[in-house]
Amino acid sequence: MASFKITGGLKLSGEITPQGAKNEALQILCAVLLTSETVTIHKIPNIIDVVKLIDLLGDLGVEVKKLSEESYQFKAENIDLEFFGTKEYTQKAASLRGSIMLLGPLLSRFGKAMIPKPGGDKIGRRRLDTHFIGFEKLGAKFLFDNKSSFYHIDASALKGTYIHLDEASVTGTANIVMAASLAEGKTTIYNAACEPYLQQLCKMLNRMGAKITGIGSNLLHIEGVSELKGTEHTMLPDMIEIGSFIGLAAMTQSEITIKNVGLEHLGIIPDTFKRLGIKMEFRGDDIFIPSQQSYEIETFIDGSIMNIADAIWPGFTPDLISIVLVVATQAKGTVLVHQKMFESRLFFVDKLIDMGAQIILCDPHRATVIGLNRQINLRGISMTSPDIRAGVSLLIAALSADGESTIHNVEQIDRGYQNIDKRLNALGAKIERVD
Ligand SMILES: CC(=O)N[C@H]1[C@@H](OP(=O)(O)OP(=O)(O)OC[C@H]2O[C@@H](n3ccc(=O)[nH]c3=O)[C@H](O)[C@@H]2O)O[C@H](CO)[C@@H](O)[C@@H]1O
Ligand SMILES: C=C(OP(=O)(O)O)C(=O)O
Repeated sequence: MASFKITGGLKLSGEITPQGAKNEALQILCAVLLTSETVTIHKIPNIIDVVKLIDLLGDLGVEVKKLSEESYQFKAENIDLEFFGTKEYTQKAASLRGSIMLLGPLLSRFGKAMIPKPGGDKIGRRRLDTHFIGFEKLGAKFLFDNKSSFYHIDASALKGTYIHLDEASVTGTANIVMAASLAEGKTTIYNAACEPYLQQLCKMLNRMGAKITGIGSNLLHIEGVSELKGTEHTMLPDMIEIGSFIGLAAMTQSEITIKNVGLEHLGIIPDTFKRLGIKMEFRGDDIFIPSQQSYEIETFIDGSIMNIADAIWPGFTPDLISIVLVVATQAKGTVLVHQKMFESRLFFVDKLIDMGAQIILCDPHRATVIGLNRQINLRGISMTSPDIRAGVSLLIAALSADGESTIHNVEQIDRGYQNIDKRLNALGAKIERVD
């Protein structure tokens, strides 16, 4: 397990460019299985989860060609379905969340697929019912083998139908859209997730020959086609990285320009950070964040305490709630942070409390943060990163703190942030990676 040794209290400055989006990459990479033709993808982030998924595609028989640092070509012409039965498949597929989206394409193109319980962040229960109920409605048979913890699905043919999802699951919607694209007839998905990465997936599928309408809404119509063609696709900038950099700049009083953010795809993210008092200027497609001695959390119009909660898109993404929480610890004012979706994502506040932050964990979903307004600095401590976003939040806290901090298990951070130590050091941070 690698660790970061962080010297706190340094102001950063300069420009930083976000990586291609992690969660978009996981969807898009699975979609290459839908065609035997070549798919070229640009802005692929070099992060652990994505590297693992590319590796897994290669093991399944996809021809993978690296064109440059961020561009790859994929050709899923000869798929080795025997690979499902190997130990290697079990081990690799179980180590990331995104592998669940191999199911939809494999089911629709080859009539069967199986997967062990997927990994990803341990942030509470992460059910998969939406995926499997959707596949069943399309005509697939589903079996969960308790002994091996494997999910099996198979179908001689998928048939389009009306599906009202019980929840707007992001990866669930992606899976069902991919399966329905090659099903016979028309599928309607209501209560579909509609975040930018799903929109990107649907647009890519349409370029491949799929017939999807309603993109960007929670009502998708998919007219099944018999085959899909190759295409070229470029990933959006990672909105969670962008939010993390906004929080980092505010916490460390740094002047940072975040380049090429894809502003039109950021939804309510910039406004949510503005409600914490963080100033920012939009310069073309860049976000400029000035160095701020202090930032004050707004109250609601009636004077009551601000509440920031996650919600399905176009609401505020749950993946930035931990960042909001850490940024609030040095703001002026009070905020109630409400993580509605995941039930174990706020426990990392213990570490922030050890660092001197004033936080009351009300229950697993809610924490009240009483900002210190820089009257007291956080102090460096030794801690372990529990999940990807808590990990980056702790990194931000450590960069703003007095003294040295150590964060263990930084592989959690590497799952989603490309070379974060090197990129922040280039802005003046002092982060040493120790193996
Ligand atoms: C690989 C990937 O893309 N991971 C993302 C994906 O995970 P993933 O697709 O696994 O997450 P889901 O959208 O399925 O659900 C996330 C959680 O929210 C709950 N839920 C979901 C929808 C809803 O209407 N109500 C509700 O309570 C679910 O029960 C679950 O606990 O979307 C999540 C929600 O944006 C993000 O945190 C993850 O980073
Ligand atoms: C929860 C996350 O990832 P995953 O779904 O891959 O665990 C995340 O990206 O914040």
